[in-house]
Amino acid sequence: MASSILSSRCSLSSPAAAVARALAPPRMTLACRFQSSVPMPWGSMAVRSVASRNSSLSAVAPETSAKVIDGKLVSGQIKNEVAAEIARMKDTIGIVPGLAVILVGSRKDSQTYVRNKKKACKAVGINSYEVNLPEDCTEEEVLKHIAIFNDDSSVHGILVQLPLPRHMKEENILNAVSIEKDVDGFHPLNIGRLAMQGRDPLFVPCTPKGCMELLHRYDIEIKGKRAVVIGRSNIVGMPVALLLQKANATVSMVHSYTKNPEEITSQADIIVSAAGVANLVRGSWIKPGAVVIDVGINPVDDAESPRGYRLVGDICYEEACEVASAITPVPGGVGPMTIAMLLSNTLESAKRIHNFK
Ligand SMILES: Nc1nc(=O)c2c([nH]1)NC[C@@H]1CN(c3ccc(C(=O)N[C@@H](CCC(=O)O)C(=O)O)cc3)C=[N+]21
Repeated sequence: MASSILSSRCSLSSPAAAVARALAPPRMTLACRFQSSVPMPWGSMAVRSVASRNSSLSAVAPETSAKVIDGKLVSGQIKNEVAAEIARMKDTIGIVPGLAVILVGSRKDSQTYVRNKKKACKAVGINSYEVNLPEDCTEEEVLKHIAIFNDDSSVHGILVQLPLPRHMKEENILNAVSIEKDVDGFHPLNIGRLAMQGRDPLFVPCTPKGCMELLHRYDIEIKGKRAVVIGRSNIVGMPVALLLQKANATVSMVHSYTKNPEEITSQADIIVSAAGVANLVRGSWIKPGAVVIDVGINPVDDAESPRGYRLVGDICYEEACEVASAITPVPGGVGPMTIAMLLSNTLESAKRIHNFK
């Protein structure tokens, strides 16, 4: 009975989940249900998120449940730290950091992200500037606004919300942002430095930095561990792999052409998934005791939710909870960290520009 609840929770999502299901071996659900004696470094602190649903099983196999890595909580702590530094800078040198956001077009999700970023800026004392351009505006128009912000000394960070309309060349736009103000860390010079030994970028991209910050703040060792990154995008997969490697993990990347991704993923001590496929990673893909960071934010239809949809990650959360030692939820995991890192990068930029220690 309980196992049907479990598997149906992870199947509810999208056509993509059906693909993931097809990839997963049929015994998977049962196998992960009866996973026993998973090492639990956090012992009794572990949040027993599946305990109530599965209590009837405890006589059969010892209960295991991953610790929830609370991105919402950690992002709140970081915001407090950033706010305190901003207040100190303002009191000492009279400078208030400024973040400029350029939004092109009217995608609902992008508008929501930009609204949330503005709200977060306000909460920590960053001045925010926003430019909204129509979907059909020219690349030159966007470049003009970037140039204005590059020259504006009250702006310490510039973010061009992605994705851009298809008629624009993302590369041209990202190249135009001054690397000193590239708080997204998407300028090729910043990415290039991230990829090189002994060089440091001025900014590390926010989502990858947020993943690393969660690992650090939860005392998860990275050095010498096997890490698997699922997805190889410029904004998450690739930079997070570089950061893990910089932190001395042995990193593999799994992508759409990888043969038998489950076999590779199930060897990892740390899994970071940024594939954008709901419930792609099933319990059987996860080594017992692994740490799982879920970067996916996939909307799936849900008539019971006020918005008509809800967000799920790339990881089949209920299954993963029974195998992993720690896991980030969606929502409330990496998402809030992305915004916290953007605020932190903007503060860092203002400090660097004004040589404030
Ligand atoms: N130039 C640029 N920089 C970005 O950093 C950037 C971007 N473009 N384009 C889109 C992606 C996506 N992204 C997110 C930020 C916050 C949440 C977030 O806070 N999510 C909440 C849930 C939000 C909700 O419920 O709608 C959570 O996971 O708990 C998610 C995703 C930044 N991005």
